[in-house]
Amino acid sequence: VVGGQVAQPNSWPWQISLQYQSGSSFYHTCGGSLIRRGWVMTAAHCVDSRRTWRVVLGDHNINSNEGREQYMSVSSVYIHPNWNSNNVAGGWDIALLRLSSEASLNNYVQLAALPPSGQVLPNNNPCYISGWGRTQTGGQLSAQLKQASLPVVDHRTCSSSGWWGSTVKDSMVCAGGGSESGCQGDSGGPLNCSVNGQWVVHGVTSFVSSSGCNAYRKPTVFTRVSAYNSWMNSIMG
Ligand SMILES: C[C@H](NC(=O)[C@H](CCCC[NH3+])NC(=O)C(F)(F)F)C(=O)Nc1ccc(C(F)(F)F)cc1
Repeated sequence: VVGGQVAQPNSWPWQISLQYQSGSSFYHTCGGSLIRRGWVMTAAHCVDSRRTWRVVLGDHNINSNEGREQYMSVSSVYIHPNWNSNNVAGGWDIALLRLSSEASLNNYVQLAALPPSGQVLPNNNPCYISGWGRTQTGGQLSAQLKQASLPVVDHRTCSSSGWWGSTVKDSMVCAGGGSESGCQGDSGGPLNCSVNGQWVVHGVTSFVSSSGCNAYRKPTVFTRVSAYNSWMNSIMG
């Protein structure tokens, strides 16, 4: 997250850290959202390599053990069948992770609320991105969970010339476009949007401009969760 601030610990209690094993250690690579006690929603581009994954729930500082974390292994990975790893602009950047055991819900670990099928938010709807991603283009990951206010940029604006043009599809949500943005390492995490006074996860962090995370008029682009309700229900039952 470029800009914004360090989040109040556990104020986004559905945010997870997706980590891969290398040697005897695990490393943060992406975010995700806990959507059922045994299921995490993330980006397909996060898991389209064959690795040993783990999911950390209830985390704030990913480099220290604060005692609220739950460490879960991943028993299976379901990548959307239409995902093409050579074409993030094609969309379909969504995946589900089956956890090997069910999360314990508490003050630090809660389920995300998902939008109803087809819901599209209006321009400037208040949303926050959260994640441990780079804090500047080409910078380092954040040790502590960060958040930044990224209001929705509607499709008409986001797909216009000078913005993303035809790179963004209707199955995506744009947000931000100013000095604050997502950045590498935030992928897969939630776009937390305020709808009727409730936080709803409307997006899965997908991509930013290859010329810089907070490039002018290149809002952070998210997979639109409300376009995938039926696919997710077909997998999770
Ligand atoms: C550096 C930048 N990385 C990203 O945007 C990666 C996703 C990369 C997926 C493809 N391997 N995502 C992020 O950095 C995220 F955290 F913001 F989500 C990038 O590659 N952006 C990008 C690439 C292609 C296209 C386009 F499809 F238009 F060609 C648009 C943006």
